[in-house]
Amino acid sequence: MSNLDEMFAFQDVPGKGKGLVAIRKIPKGTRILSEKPLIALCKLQSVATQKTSLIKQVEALPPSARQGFLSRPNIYGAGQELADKYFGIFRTIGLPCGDDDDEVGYFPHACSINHACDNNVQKSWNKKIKRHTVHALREIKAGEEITVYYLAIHNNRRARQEALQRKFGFTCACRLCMLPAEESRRNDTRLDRILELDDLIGRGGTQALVSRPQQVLSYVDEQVRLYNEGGANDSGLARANFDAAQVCVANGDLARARFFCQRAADEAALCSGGDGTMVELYRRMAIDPSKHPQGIANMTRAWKTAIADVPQGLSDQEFDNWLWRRPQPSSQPLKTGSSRQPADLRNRTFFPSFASLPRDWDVNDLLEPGVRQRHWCFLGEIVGDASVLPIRLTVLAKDVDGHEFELAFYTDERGAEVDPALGSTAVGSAVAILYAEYHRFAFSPPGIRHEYPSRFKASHPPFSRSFSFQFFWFCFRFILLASSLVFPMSLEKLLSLSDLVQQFSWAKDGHSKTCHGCGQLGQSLKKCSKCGLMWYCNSKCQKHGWHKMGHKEDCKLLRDSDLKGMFNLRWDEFDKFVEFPLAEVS
Ligand SMILES: C[S@@+](CC[C@H](N)C(=O)[O-])C[C@H]1O[C@@H](n2cnc3c(N)ncnc32)[C@H](O)[C@@H]1O
Repeated sequence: MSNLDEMFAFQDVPGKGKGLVAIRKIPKGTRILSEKPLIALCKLQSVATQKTSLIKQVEALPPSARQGFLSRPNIYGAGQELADKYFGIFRTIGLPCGDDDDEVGYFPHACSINHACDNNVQKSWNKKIKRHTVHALREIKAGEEITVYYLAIHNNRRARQEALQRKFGFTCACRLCMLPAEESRRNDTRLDRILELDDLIGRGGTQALVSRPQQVLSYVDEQVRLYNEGGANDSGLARANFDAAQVCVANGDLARARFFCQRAADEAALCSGGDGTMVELYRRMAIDPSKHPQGIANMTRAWKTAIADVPQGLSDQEFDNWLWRRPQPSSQPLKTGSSRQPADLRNRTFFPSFASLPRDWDVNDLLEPGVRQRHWCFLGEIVGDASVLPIRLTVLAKDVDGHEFELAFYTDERGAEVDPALGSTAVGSAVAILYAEYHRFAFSPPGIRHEYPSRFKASHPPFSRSFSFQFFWFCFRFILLASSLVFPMSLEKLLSLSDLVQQFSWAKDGHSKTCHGCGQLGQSLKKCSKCGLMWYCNSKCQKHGWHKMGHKEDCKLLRDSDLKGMFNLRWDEFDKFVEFPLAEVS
């Protein structure tokens, strides 16, 4: 059997029963199918009523269509009754449909498409034309099987396999499920992070769009990049772009919102066609983003732009950096001397969250010549008590996204080099771990298995033990770690200091710095002689900065030579491993 315009044939597919196979090249975006249900049942009715209706509808089918339906798989067992047999088939292959997704239908072609985790088509119920449509997500070659994704979420391999077995009774052997172990794990990491980002983006609802818009936008940016790394166009891209549009529109940035709505519409049209259910909404909003259906437009004017405020003459990369409000791209050459851009501790490439840490099983990839050579450092905060003895120091830490995990010290002294009181007295203090790796512990959830004392920097907890104990640790640490382990501040404070340094400590145009006191640009400012990071027009501005802008407290924290070392390190140039204490490059 082949369809009217000969795009595919219904034929045997080894190991899967029957399926659809392309009989010619199908370009990306092609509507492969647009099908009405031959049978439809209402999910809201009782099972008995549905079975009665099903028998009637099957018996009313023309003989060839009835035969087609009866030859379909039934993973629910044959059953004694005719109604059970029909119902088993229907439940195995039926697809959701109806105006309120309250019906299930039998579509002879759409119900013949087998599953693959790297599917090449997307199916969707089109409420407007009341048909099931199927669109090519990428170019499909002649002879290639047409495949769809059966599950709701793009999960990691183990979760997919388990769900497909439980719900559909088969073990998937698609290209993605058969990747070599290392590659498969890398792909799982990507998928896990996409799911985690979903959660982070949704956390806080509408309020988060205005209280931490930059953070939400950077989550969506990361998610879109991860989707694109996966290759074929993912249906999640439309929603992600619309999420980005909502962050912008809520903060009055109509120029960016328009582009994100356009991208969302294009992505949705690829998956569901130009008449797809969401496409119309996205297109309407691309014309006037302020007409958001939930009335969230302009909740703040913090990012206010008019719809036409779009920079001209940018390369694609520069345009994307503008669109996503990315910090200065790390690939830009750093300037020398006092004009050099300090590292931004919010940059997730060099300061990743826990979930984005390199896995300890493939971490070497990052250091292979010519691959992705760079330094990286985990920044987190101690949130829970240490379980000091008898085995090793273990603390509960959280990352920049608030994700909590165990940080276990597998150093020679099992954490004694750092401080056995770290967990109990340092709750709320920031930690920095150079080259931290994500580790799967055998008997507890994933965490960081820390091995090198000199790659760890934590808050110096106040001594709380007996004098002899204090003295012992003082000497011990003094001898072993000349690098005093001091970040006596929360992670949030550490990141806010980084923001300050980004704003005030360097000349973005190579000449003018911003006065920390009055906010004016100037070319002959004087630096704070204590921390050397804030600059002032004159002593009046300096006094203002000191007393009114919080520099009195911040200055003490900014004097930390390791912190300065972190601002100054060229994180994108890996030559050799660096250690605490970091060299303070000026
Ligand atoms: C909607 S039907 C697809 C068409 C079906 N193969 C047929 O012969 O009519 C779903 C059933 O097809 C089979 N199937 C689909 N994808 C598969 C895959 N990737 N591997 C093995 N079996 C698959 C399973 O039996 C599943 O319950």
